[in-house]
Order: sequence, then C-alpha cells, then structure tokens
Amino acid sequence: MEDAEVFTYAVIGGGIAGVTCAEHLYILDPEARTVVITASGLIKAVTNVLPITKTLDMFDVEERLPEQLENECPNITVVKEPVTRLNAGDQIIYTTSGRKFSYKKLCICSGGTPKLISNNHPSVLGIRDTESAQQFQERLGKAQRILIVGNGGIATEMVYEVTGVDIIWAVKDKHTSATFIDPGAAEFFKPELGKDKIESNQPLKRRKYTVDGSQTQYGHIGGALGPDWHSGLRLSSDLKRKVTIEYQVEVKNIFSHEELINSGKSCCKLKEEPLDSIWPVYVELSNNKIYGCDFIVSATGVVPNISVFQDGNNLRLGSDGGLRINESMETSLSNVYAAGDVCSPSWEPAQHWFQMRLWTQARHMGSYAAKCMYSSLANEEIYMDFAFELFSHATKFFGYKVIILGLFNGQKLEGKYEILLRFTPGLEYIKCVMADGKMQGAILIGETDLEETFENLILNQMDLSQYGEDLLNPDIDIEDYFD
Ligand SMILES: Cc1cc2nc3c(=O)[nH]c(=O)nc-3n(C[C@H](O)[C@H](O)[C@H](O)COP(=O)(O)OP(=O)(O)OC[C@H]3O[C@@H](n4cnc5c(N)ncnc54)[C@H](O)[C@@H]3O)c2cc1C
Ligand SMILES: NC(=O)C1=CN([C@@H]2O[C@H](COP(=O)(O)OP(=O)(O)OC[C@H]3O[C@@H](n4cnc5c(N)ncnc54)[C@H](OP(=O)(O)O)[C@@H]3O)[C@@H](O)[C@H]2O)C=CC1
Repeated sequence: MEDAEVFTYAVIGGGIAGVTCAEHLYILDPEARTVVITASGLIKAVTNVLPITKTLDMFDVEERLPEQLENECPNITVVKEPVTRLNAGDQIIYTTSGRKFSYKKLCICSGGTPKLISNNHPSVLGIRDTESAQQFQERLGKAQRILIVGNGGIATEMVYEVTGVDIIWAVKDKHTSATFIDPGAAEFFKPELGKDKIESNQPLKRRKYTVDGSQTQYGHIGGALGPDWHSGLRLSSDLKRKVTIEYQVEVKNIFSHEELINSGKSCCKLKEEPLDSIWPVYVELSNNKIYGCDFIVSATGVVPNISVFQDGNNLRLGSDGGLRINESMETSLSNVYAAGDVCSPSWEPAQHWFQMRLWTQARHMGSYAAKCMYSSLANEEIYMDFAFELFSHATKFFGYKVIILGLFNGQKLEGKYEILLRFTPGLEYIKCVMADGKMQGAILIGETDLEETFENLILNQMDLSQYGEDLLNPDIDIEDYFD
C-alpha cells in the first residue's frame, strides 16, 4: 500500500452527517482510529437534543472548532483539507496537500452545493454556508430590491426575515412554500407577509466563530447552514415587509440595462418607483413580466457534492445526482458508505418515509451509517433504523411552529386520499391526509400538541373511519382518546 496514514474509519465532511457519524463510531468502537477530513474550518455539532416524538427531536446546531470534537472523542483526528480524489480500489483518500489516508470503512458526507438558475452570472447568489450568507448580507446592505427564485425552505424563510427592501418572490407553483406545505397552509401564512417584523430580543443559542482567511481558502464548500441561519445576519432596521409574489413562473432571461434597452422590452414598475429608474440587473419571468433588481437569490435546491469521488471509481448515482446507497448505507463501491445531503437512498422505503435533504435526516443517516460500518467490520447483523419508518420534520415558518409528518402532501397516494382540516386564522392549521380511513400524513401549524398522537396514528395505521370528521373536533380531546 502507498505511504498512507492508516485509519480504521474515515469520514469525509464536517457537517451534521459527518460529525454524527464520527461521534457514533467513537461510541461503538472507541479503540479504533477515525479520521474526519473536512474542507470547512468549522464543523457542525448537534446539541440540546429534546425528543418531541419517537421520530422527531428538537435540537440546536452549533458551529465548533474541530479540536472540540478531537477532545470529546479522543480516537478522532480532524484534517482540515479538501479531498481531491478517492482510490476506492486501494482504499486511499487523497487531499490537496498530497496527504494520503487509508481506511477499512469510509463514509462520504460531503453534503451539497446550491443548484443555481445560473452558475456564472455575477448577479445570481446562492446560500449554503457562513461565507455565502455573509456575501448575501453585504449585498443586501446596499440593495433596494431583490428577486428571490424558488419555493422551498430558504425562500420561505427569507421572505419573512428580510425587511426594508422590496422583494419579488418568483415561485413555480400555484401557492407559496410548496416544498413543505399545501395551498391551505399557504393561505394561512399569507397575512404574515403583510405585517411588519417584530424585532426579537431573544439571545442567539448557537455559538458563532469567525472563519479566518486560511480556513475559507478552499472556496465554496462549507457546511450547510441550519435552522437559525438568518439570526446571525445583520438585517435591516427598517422592519417593513414589502413582498410581491409572482405565481407559476420561472426565470426566462437575465438582462443588463443595456440589453433590456436593445431588446425593446419594457419592465414592470412597482408602486412609487420612478419611471426612469435603472437597476443593476433585469429578470424576465416566464409570464413575460420583467423586473429590475439589485441581485437575484437562487433558492432552488441543492446538488450533491460528488465530483471528486467520480474519477476512476464506478459510482452509481440516483436520479437526483446523489450517491446511490442501499439499506446498509453502502454505495456501489466496496467499503464506501454515504450519508446526508450527498446520498440518494435506493432501498424500497417504508410507506410513510421519503428523503428530503434536512438536518434530521442528515443526523439519522450519519448515526445509522456508523452502525452499519461498525457492524460490518464486527460481523454483526443490523436492522434498519426506526427513524426511516416515518418522514417527520419540525421547523418554524412565518413565526409559527410547523410539524410535517408522513405523506403530508399526499405523496405516493396518486390522488386517492381525503383531507380533514381544522383551521383557525392566526392560531392553528391542522391537516390530516386520510386514505381508507387511516391517517397517512399531517401538517400541524401552531401549538397544536398533536404531533405525538398523529405520529402514532400514522405508524400504527389504526382504522379511524368510525370517527369521521370528529377526529379534528376541537371539543374532543383526541390526545387523551388515543393514548
Ligand atoms: C440556509 C439553509 C438553511 C437550512 N435550514 C434548515 C432547517 O431549518 N432545518 C433543516 O432540517 N435543514 C435545514 N437546512 C438543510 C440542512 O442544513 C442540511 O440538510 C444538512 O446540514 C446537511 O448536512 P450534511 O452533513 O449532509 O452536509 P453539509 O452540512 O453540507 O456538510 C458537508 C461537509 O462536507 C465538506 N466537504 C464537501 N466537499 C468536500 C471535499 N471534497 N473534501 C472534504 N470535505 C468536503 C464540507 O466542507 C462540509 O463540512 C438548511 C440548509 C441551508 C443551506
Ligand atoms: N426550515 C427548513 O426546514 C429549511 C430547510 N432548508 C433545506 O435547505 C436546502 C436548500 O434550500 P432551498 O434551496 O430552499 O431548496 P428546497 O429544495 O427547499 O426548495 C427548492 C425550490 O426551488 C424550486 N426550483 C427548483 N428549480 C427551480 C428553477 N429552475 N426555477 C424556479 N424554481 C425552482 C423547487 O421546485 P420543485 O420542487 O418543483 O423542483 C423548490 O420549490 C433544502 O434541502 C431545504 O430542504 C432550507 C431552509 C429552511
């Protein structure tokens, strides 16, 4: 074997998936040496875990210095360098400085990169890590109007958090936030966009470190930001929300002012905007409207970071470009596992589970991958983790607690489902997706306290047909009823 540094386990990536995987390898196999190789100067750690249901935890995500992981788990060595190549045949990892690492078991947790509407346009910005969030903040400080493309997590949080500038929100769908919620919930949230922001006095729970130049020299491959990413930004002191939504559109063209003039097309003016205003960039939407703005935020999903692993390796990829993994988290390469945003599960999933690239799944996958790696070396049998029985996600949108469970938007049901709804404006929105009298999924907005009961009802598939619409009758305490 080449003159490589020898480890039992190697983990590539210092995000939630990689750090969770390394921590669990330490618990399972404390004598074995593990190397974590990460391109980011800071690593992520999950803290203050508070279980709220069997599959759902609330937790904080901290950015930490790698030394802290080494102190807590003495078998772990953290190497702060990007991986440049993997020789899966000889089980060797190469990094930028020419170092080589051999492993018996490797887990790739290299996350994703923003999938942008244009990769080389200077006015198009994506948000992924601390560095890109800082760039966003700098540009926002000088902006009067931005255009946000995308209808998922980042766009939904951004239109609520960013005030004091005009926002044009261009969404593909008939309703907003379609990745996470249904049209009814979007209506529930709509009034919030017309309200001014209330300044929060809550202190930040997440510890922040400054990443110095040497740590960012490797470019745009830091760990993904998390739940409170916007609270670290210094946003405007003007707390007015000014959001214009364009539905069912995509971006058709991006112009400079000169190109706009030459095209002979004219652009839309917002109320009180001078007719002769000139913008750094113009965006033509598929409904033919053209808006001028300072810059464009492309919040249009992620692409898995796989390119450095492909050279010389016969990697099988999923349809979304992620590393295909089987039910033991193994990729198509021998002794190579993957977890988190970089992977695409290819096993037949449980009826109520599917992949979404989220913290919770990165954490579950990281810990399960560690179990799979260890039990393969120890020749022990392993069963699929319970976390993959039910899709569940807890977050906050527009200031409300949001819990989504199972087939919350009727996914996989091919339209053969009914909806039960309880809806009190400004207070709560409860939707159950029912098929054959059994609960398949739910969206819970507000302090409903129903997550545990509904999780049980989805998992145990109890026949609820006799209760009909009473299932959501506010006069019946269903929590007590089904406990
Ligand atoms: C702005 C934003 C807000 C979000 N908010 C939420 C939220 O509220 N709730 C939620 O559930 N999810 C949220 N997410 C998604 C969540 O952050 C990700 O799903 C999760 O962090 C993925 O973790 P990961 O470990 O798989 O990848 P990452 O966190 O992306 O980590 C990948 C790691 O791999 C390293 N790496 C990459 N390439 C190489 C290489 N060649 N060599 C060495 N190291 C490499 C990187 O440096 C990094 O350390 C958010 C994401 C963003 C961008
Ligand atoms: N609170 C939370 O849970 C948060 C989670 N996140 C996570 O962070 C990651 C990145 O967030 P984000 O970028 O918002 O990704 P998401 O996957 O959440 O959303 C991407 C959105 O962009 C749309 N889209 C994709 N391509 C285009 C296009 N060319 N033109 C217009 N729209 C397009 C998608 O539509 P379609 O689906 O139809 O392709 C989808 O609505 C995701 O994994 C997300 O889950 C981020 C912030 C908050």
